[in-house]
Amino acid sequence: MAHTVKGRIQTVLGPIEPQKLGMTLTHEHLVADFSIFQAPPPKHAPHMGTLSLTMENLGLIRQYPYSLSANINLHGEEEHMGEELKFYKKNGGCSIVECTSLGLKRDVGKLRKISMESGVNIICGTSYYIDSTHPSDMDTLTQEQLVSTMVHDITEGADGTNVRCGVIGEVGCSWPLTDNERKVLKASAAAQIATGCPVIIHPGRHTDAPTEIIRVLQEAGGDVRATVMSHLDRTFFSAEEFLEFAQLGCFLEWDFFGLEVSGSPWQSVKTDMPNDAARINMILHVLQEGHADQVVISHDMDTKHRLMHYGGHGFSHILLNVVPMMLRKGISQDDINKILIDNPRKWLTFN
Ligand SMILES: CC(=O)NCCS(=O)(=O)O
Repeated sequence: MAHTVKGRIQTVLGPIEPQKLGMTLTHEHLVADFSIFQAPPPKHAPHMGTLSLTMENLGLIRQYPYSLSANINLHGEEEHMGEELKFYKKNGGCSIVECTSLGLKRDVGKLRKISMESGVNIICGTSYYIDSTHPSDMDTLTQEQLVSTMVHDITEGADGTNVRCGVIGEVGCSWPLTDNERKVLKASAAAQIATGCPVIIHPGRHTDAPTEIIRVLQEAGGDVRATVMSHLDRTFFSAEEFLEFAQLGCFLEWDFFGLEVSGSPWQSVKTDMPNDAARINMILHVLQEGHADQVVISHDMDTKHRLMHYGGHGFSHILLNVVPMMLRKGISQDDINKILIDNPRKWLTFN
């Protein structure tokens, strides 16, 4: 069947005109299981793995969010997610890109229900997350079979439903890139060519990872200008790295807003993590160097403790707290509109 979404944006409730997208968070999770990030407890709290998400435990959980298994599985939080999205819409939010790809227990049926009940547009993702979450037969799956799965998710529907995916991603990459992740990247580029669907990448945790990934996508015929590179707040640490990468032409994403911790909570070797002020300072520099058309931002919500119900910053944090800080730091409203509205719209519109 000819794919009829060209020039439009594909949400879980069907295609919409780009002008209807509005303010958009480009990298979030609503229904996903991140048990693969389970981390050992700190020596001073050996039994924290069985704690409850209560106020007296919140300080410990904020420091070690992946040491509490109940915190890293979002399944079962649909009611609280619905409340979050209604609040997000009340504050001017319109759309969310839900980047849960294969390997993270995606459930597009639940996403459709949350979208219907909240009135927020949700765009869901296909392709595969990092190697450690790949299906057991990934070694034997051909690139053509992977393309077929992705194209089916986009043109017919995912998980046996008629809910169609509107992004390819997040496409998971480790460092170094594994052979199967390279195969998935090439298949993602082929699926993008076949459908005109935008792509979003999760790069490995190394400053050289984003450029290598863009090269693999380009060599496979991928459209770099319809591609978002996620997690740059934990991947690049100097203005020079951001500006050199921006020359490649893809979208640059700072997507850990609201995560105000000193060290990366995911890495055994702790790399420093910027706070929101540092993220904005770097974005301001990138804007001043002429890349306002390439910046997108988000929270990458992946644990319960960041939800308002559990004392977290919630999905409205960027709209309520980050935007005023951006304005105070000298970012214009026009550039904020580009970051939250124009750039997501351009990225998500099928070619
Ligand atoms: C949910 C997710 O992908 N978090 C990113 C953690 S990492 O350090 O970028 O792998």
